[in-house]
Amino acid sequence: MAEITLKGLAHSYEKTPKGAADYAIRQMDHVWHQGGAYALLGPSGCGKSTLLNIISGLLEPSEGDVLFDGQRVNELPPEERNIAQVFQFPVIYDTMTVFDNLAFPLRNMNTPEYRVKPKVLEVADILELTSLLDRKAKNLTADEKQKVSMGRGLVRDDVTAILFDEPLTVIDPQLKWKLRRKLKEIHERFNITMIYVTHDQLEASTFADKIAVMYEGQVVQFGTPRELFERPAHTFVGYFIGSPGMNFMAVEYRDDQVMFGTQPLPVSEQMKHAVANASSANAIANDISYNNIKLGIRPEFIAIASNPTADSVPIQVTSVQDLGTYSLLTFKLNEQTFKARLPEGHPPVGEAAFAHFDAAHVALYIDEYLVEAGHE
Ligand SMILES: Nc1ncnc2c1ncn2[C@@H]1O[C@H](COP(=O)(O)OP(=O)(O)OP(=O)(O)O)[C@@H](O)[C@H]1O
Repeated sequence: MAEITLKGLAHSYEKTPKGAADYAIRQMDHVWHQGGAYALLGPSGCGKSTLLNIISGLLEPSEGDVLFDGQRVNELPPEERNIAQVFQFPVIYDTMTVFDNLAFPLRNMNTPEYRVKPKVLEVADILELTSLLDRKAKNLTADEKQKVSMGRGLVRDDVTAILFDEPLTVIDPQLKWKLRRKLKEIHERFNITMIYVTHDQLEASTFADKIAVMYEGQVVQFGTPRELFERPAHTFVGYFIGSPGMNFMAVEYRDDQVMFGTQPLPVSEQMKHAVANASSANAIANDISYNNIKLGIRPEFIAIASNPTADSVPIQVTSVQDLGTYSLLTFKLNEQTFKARLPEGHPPVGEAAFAHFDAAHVALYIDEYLVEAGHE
C-alpha cells in the first residue's frame, strides 16, 4: 500500500526534445492517495499509457521523480514496485488452467500452497470464475480471459496499486457494466489504490471517486465527476465531459459591453467586470492574453423561448432532436453552432427564437483555464 507522488514529472520519447510538442508528458506534479479509486481520462494520444507505464516502471521518465510513500523509485524495475497492471488485452498462459493462472503470481513469490489455494478461491469467487477453475485458459472466451487477467492482479496481498489500461476494451458491452461494478466492489473490499485508464467519460465516472482529465500530456483537472461537470477547470474538460459538451464563445470587451462578434451578451455585472479586467492593459501586464477570452455554458443551462426578454439573444434554430427524456436543440448565434438541452414537454419553438444564458452557470476562461469571476 502506498501513496504515489509524481514530482516534476515529464517524458519525451525523443532523445533531444526541442519543445513542448516533443513531450508525451509535460511537466506535472500529482498525488494518487493510498486507497483511492481513480480514473485517468483523456483522448487517444494524450499520454495516458505513457503515464501508467512510468508509474508501473515499464518506462523510466526522462525528467522528474516517481515516489512511493516518499521514496524515489525511478530506477526500481516493475517486479520490485509491487504494482499489478492489467492491459487492454488479456495476459495469461493459455496452456495453464484458470486456477494455475490465478495462482501464478503467488507461486512466483514462493507463497506456500496452503496460502495459495484460499486466495485463488476468494478471487475466483469475486470474479465468478469458480466453475472454470479446472479449465485450460485457451478454451475461455475473451471476456473470461480478461477476468482471469484481472484476477492475476488481485491475488497478491502486497500490491501497492492496480493499474488498469482500458481493461474492458475486449469485453462484451453487456458485461462491461457488470465488470465495472465488480471492480468497484473489489476496491471497497481490499482498499487498494486503483488507477483506471479510459477515454470513455461514462466508464470513468462509474468507476472512479476522482478523475484526472489528461490533455496534451498534462492533467488539466483532477476532481470528482460532479466537479468536472459543474466547474470545468479547462475548456477541454468542458468540451470532453458532458453530453454534449460545453458551448464556448470567444468574447471581447467593447463599448462597455461583452461582445460575441457583433452580438452584445447580456451577462452579470460581475462577469462584465471580469471580462473588462482581462481585456485591460493591466491584464496584459499580468501576462494574460486578452485575445483568448472565452465564456462557457453547458447545454443544460441555456433556456430557449419564442419571445424575447431583456436578457435574451436572438438565435436561429437549425434542428431539434427528440431524445426521449429531453430534446437536443441546435442553434446558430453569430455564425457559430450551439447546443441546448430542452426538458421533456418543452413548448415547440420555431426557427427564429431567443436564448437565455443562466448567469450563474456562465464560466470565464482565459487562455483556456477557468477564472473565477470576481477573483481575476
Ligand atoms: N514508444 C513510443 N515511441 C514514440 N512515441 C510514442 C511511444 N509511445 C507513445 N508515443 C507517443 O506519445 C504520445 C502519448 O501516447 P500514449 O500511448 O501515452 O497516449 P494514450 O493517451 O495512452 O493514447 P491511446 O488511448 O491511443 O493509447 C503520443 O503522441 C504517441 O504517439
